[in-house]
Amino acid sequence: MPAQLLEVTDLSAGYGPTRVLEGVSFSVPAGSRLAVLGRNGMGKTTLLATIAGQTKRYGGAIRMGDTELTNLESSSRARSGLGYVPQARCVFPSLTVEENLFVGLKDRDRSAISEAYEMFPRLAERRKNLGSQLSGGEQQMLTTARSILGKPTVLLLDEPLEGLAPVICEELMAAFSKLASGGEMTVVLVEQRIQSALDFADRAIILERGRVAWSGTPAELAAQPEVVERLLGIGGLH
Ligand SMILES: Nc1ncnc2c1ncn2[C@@H]1O[C@H](COP(=O)(O)OP(=O)(O)OP(=O)(O)O)[C@@H](O)[C@H]1O
Repeated sequence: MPAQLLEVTDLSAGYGPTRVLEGVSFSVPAGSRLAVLGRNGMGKTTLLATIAGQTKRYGGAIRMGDTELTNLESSSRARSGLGYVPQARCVFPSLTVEENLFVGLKDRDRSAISEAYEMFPRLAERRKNLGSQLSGGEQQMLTTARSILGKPTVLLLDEPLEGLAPVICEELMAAFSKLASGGEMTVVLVEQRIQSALDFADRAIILERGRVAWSGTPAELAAQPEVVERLLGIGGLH
């Protein structure tokens, strides 16, 4: 399946009575990469969780290609081709790396596991290790690889670099870029490491208190240091 367009229209959502997102609209063309930026607590995780169907939606619509996701359960969204790698790394600690990967295969043949090892050779080296024996970076690779084995056409990544050493971040970002460059996947990346996210993305949106406060290309953002300072709280980009 080729990558699909992701379109979010006037989305409002939150948790129980707490509204977090208000009137969020953006679209990510098929095969492109969007960075979602913003200071802590501005609604980035809530946005991805809402697209994945895991929060309370008050209004608005979410469409992936020709599929209207808005009223689907999260499991149906996943079956429709939506991959979601949440912030918490979900590794089964008592299963080996390979067994963890089997979980991601859905109805694909076991030989497809080689795709995960190709993308993350480190996982091949650790294939017999238990999930509990992996480093943070290896856990992130495993969680991501498991999601990718399901062949998502739209992939949501929530802070994959959190807590990882710079060298592992580079390795992961290179793997994400490789994945996205094949044109088989549309990627939405939430990341606090702003420069890494902008190096990866074609476009970015910045959330402020649950609304889209800015959108544009990484080059446009780099040319607006006052926006960077006001919405991201850093002195500038390089
Ligand atoms: N389960 C929840 N129940 C109620 N409120 C929540 C819940 N999760 C998050 N919130 C609130 O929603 C708001 C947005 O949080 P969210 O995690 O989406 O922000 P974020 O931009 O991803 O932040 P960070 O960069 O710190 O991860 C915050 O005010 C947070 O306190």
